Amino acid sequence: MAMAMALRRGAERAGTVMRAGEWSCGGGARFMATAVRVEDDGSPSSSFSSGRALAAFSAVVGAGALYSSCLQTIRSEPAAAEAARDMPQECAPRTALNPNEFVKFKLAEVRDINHNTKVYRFAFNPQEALGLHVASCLVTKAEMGKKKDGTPNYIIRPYTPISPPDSKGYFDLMIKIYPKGNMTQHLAHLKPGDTLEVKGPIPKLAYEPNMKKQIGMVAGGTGLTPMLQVIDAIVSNPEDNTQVSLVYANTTPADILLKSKLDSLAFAHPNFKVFYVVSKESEGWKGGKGHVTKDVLKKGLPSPSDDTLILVCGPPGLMNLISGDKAPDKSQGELIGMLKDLGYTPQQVYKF
Ligand SMILES: Cc1cc2nc3c(=O)[nH]c(=O)nc-3n(C[C@H](O)[C@H](O)[C@H](O)COP(=O)(O)OP(=O)(O)OC[C@H]3O[C@@H](n4cnc5c(N)ncnc54)[C@H](O)[C@@H]3O)c2cc1C
Repeated sequence: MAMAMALRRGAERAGTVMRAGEWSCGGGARFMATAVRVEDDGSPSSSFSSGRALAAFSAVVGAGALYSSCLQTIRSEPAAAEAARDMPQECAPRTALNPNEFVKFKLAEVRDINHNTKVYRFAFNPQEALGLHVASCLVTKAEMGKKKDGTPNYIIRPYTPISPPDSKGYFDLMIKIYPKGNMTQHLAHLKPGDTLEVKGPIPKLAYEPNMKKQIGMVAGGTGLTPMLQVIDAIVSNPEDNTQVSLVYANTTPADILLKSKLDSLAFAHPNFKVFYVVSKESEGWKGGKGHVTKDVLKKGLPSPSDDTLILVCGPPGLMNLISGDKAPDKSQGELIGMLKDLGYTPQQVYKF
């Protein structure tokens, strides 16, 4: 239903020239790439021409085809169902996730998103719901060698699903692989059919439709994942009138994750805007350049107000600059940095 509305809106706009926001839909030529092929081809275009290119392309192939090819990260539910059929009964609880104990999920599929990031699709009984509320993450566990006393040494890391919270039979994690990362190297070597122990959900922001008139977001790299949960919840609900704007910071255009999905959402939903900033631009890049500054935030975020909430997620360097990181006990910690300087109050900022 929500998808149908988005498709209709996309189709309605397909024959028109898109309104060009200052950075909205900050354009790369990868605009037309599917979400699973987001490598930079070195010839990005302006936001304005990206909008026109999409309109023209939509007119040719039909907005539905375009939307579905851009929006979906992985669309092979049969693969998930097939993997789920092989799962032992103890891996298929009534809701797939269990907040109290780790459950083994079978890896159904892995797709490359860019040069260092993959989407991992895990399967569960297609009759079951995942049991996730927006916005939540889950924790993963893997054995990493043995302790001196011979007992297993476990590593535990949180990740944020990017699949719809009500998707039956599968969930997707988008994960950046670090060459020396303990968990991510473990994940990098997983093959379809292998299992991963997962516990959750771990509730973060309890999102309610229309809880705020405006939601601003500042994300760096894989800090996009919790933002996607909230963005998807808003744009898939026709009753939700929240205005959302995302300032998305990355090192290079090639590092931007799911750009074609973000651009498609911004195209189809006037209440969602995305502003890209890269610290190392490639030739022809027409989006934001340099680091996130107060000027960038002033342009990309709603002004401080009781009707406004700003969500922040990213690597510690970004968090420190924008809002201050969370406290060691994982509470919100003190609000410092640019958001404080710009007049936002602690109640108007949420750190994932
Ligand atoms: C609530 C929450 C949700 C998260 N959701 C996601 C998600 O959806 N997708 C995702 O990819 N990650 C997510 N993360 C980060 C994730 O939990 C891990 O920290 C990350 O995958 C690295 O784990 P690792 O064991 O591979 O690296 P570690 O073994 O912890 O680190 C080893 C080395 O890897 C490198 N490294 C690790 N993390 C970083 C970093 N952030 N920046 C630069 N270098 C680093 C460093 O060289 C480091 O010394 C989330 C974190 C939190 C707190």
